[in-house]
Amino acid sequence: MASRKMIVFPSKNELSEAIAEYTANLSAKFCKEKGLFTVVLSGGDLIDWLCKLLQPPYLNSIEWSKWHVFWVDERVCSCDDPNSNYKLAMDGFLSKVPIPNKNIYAIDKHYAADGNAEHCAVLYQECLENLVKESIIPISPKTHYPQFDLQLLGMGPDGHMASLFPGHPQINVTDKWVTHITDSPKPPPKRITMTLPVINSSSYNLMAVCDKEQAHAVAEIMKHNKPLPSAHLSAQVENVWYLDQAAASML
Ligand SMILES: O=C(O)[C@H](O)[C@@H](O)[C@H](O)[C@H](O)COP(=O)(O)O
Repeated sequence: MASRKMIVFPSKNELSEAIAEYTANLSAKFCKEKGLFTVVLSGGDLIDWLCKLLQPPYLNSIEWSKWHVFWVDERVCSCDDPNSNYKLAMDGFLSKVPIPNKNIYAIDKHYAADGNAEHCAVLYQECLENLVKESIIPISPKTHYPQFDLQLLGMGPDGHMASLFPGHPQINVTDKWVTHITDSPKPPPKRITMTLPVINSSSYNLMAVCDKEQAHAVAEIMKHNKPLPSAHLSAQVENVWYLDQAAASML
């Protein structure tokens, strides 16, 4: 398991540029090595920060047709609801790059619109299982869970990542790849989320944290080893945290 690396950027703009460069480099590496790149998105501010990829030199150099896009967590609502992480990513980023639609793996739209979180989680896991059979996603020989190439994560002020919240049982789930929550402390309450062993089986995990609201949780994790959900983040190759100055202000 990779130990945690941390880089503090002077501003969100520089952090955003660094995320774009990191993502583009890994895209080039994995497209060359495997002919495809599996990238897992979260919700929140991340999509804004990814927008540098819509500009030169990335826009025309990335092999978008080889991308396969997933969500580490998703809110269980209609896909055109402003709460939807899929909608957020589609509107702000994915609709602007030529990734084939079939390579964008959203949660089941019908069950999501019905608010059936449990079934959405089951179906998302089935989707991942099918992609394992099709050799799009490998199983990690070390952990025996699916191994994505890169996950781009964010952390909430309470230290949550994905939809793994402090004091909620989802953080301990190991017998599933995808689980659900119906009482999320961050609205909306119904969500699905990849489980911790899947998150930590990823080759590269990039946690991006900005703003002073997150500074306390950053300090609890980095200085006091408090076991908040995000403190459990690891990766097979690299576990890197990108912070802006505000998020790092209590370190
Ligand atoms: O669906 C969600 O709510 C997200 O996936 C969530 O896990 C998010 O990544 C963090 O809460 C950080 O959000 P911000 O980047 O907006 O602070």
